[in-house]
Amino acid sequence: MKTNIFTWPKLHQGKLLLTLLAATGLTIAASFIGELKTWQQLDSFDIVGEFAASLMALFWLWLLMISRPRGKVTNLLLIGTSLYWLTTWLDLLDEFIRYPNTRIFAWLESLPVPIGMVLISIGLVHWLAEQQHINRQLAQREHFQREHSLIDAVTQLYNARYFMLQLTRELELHQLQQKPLSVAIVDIDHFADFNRQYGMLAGDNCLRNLAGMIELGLRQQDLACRLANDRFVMLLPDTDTDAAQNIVARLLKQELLKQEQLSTSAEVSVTTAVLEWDEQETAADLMARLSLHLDWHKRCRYAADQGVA
Ligand SMILES: Nc1nc2c(ncn2[C@@H]2O[C@H](COP(=O)(O)OP(=O)(O)OP(=O)(O)O)[C@@H](O)[C@H]2O)c(=O)[nH]1
Repeated sequence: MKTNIFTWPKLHQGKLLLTLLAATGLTIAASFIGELKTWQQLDSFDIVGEFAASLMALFWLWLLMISRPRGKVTNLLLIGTSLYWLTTWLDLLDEFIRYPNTRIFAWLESLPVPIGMVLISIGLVHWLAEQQHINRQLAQREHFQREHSLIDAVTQLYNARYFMLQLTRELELHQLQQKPLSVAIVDIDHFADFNRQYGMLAGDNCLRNLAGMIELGLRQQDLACRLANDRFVMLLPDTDTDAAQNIVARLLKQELLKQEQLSTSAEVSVTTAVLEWDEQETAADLMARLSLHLDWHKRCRYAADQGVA
């Protein structure tokens, strides 16, 4: 967003008016007590220098007022910068008015600067602490959002949390409409071994390939999500077990997994399970049953593999 430096500093307008009032008071006091210099006594270089310094200090004060919220840090910075600006203002007046040789004007010209600088320095230290606190909060918020995001970072599919939300919603709808609904699960076999042999990056590629394959093979109304690790789950609305089994069989016939074989010369196989929702079941019950079903399929498959070997 573009900063508009001409915004009126509503939050700090009282302090701005007070500072301008103090400058006006000092100007009136100086012109009453002091003596106006003649044209010959004016030094144009000094005037330009003092004017620029005063203008810049006033600009800093303005920037602080339009950008800072109310609070202790802001007060320190504003008081410090105001004192600094008032001194530069007296220095500028000094170019036109000769002040009487009184202590008070000598102090007014010299004392506010160090006091202002000290206040600004304390304010800046607090500002740093405030900024670190804000940065920590932002980092925590970003971490929270990443943790609670509904998208899986590796495959860009929706994650388990999103799946459960959608499943719960669909079950309510299907209960009303009395239509069948199925869920399917796909799990890569021996994926830990694959990772160990070919590395995590190849493992990530394998997950992405499988995710792409599942997404390509599904219908528009279906939803595929990464459940966890090497497990993907599908929600198939208005679909009975036979139709669901056909869909899963069709998508596993695709060539994408073979690409993985080409790049790593690895054999990638998957185990699947398909279940139709029983109307009495909650989303959690259905998922628990699906998981048990998959584990049973895996055990049978591995037992059969060992038998063959
Ligand atoms: N490359 C990669 N690996 C992951 C990721 N998430 C989990 N894993 C790995 O996936 C593996 C899952 O291990 P298991 O649950 O034992 O699965 P498995 O080795 O396929 O065993 P079975 O399912 O019994 O065949 C673990 O080694 C995890 O480190 C990921 O995002 N990328």
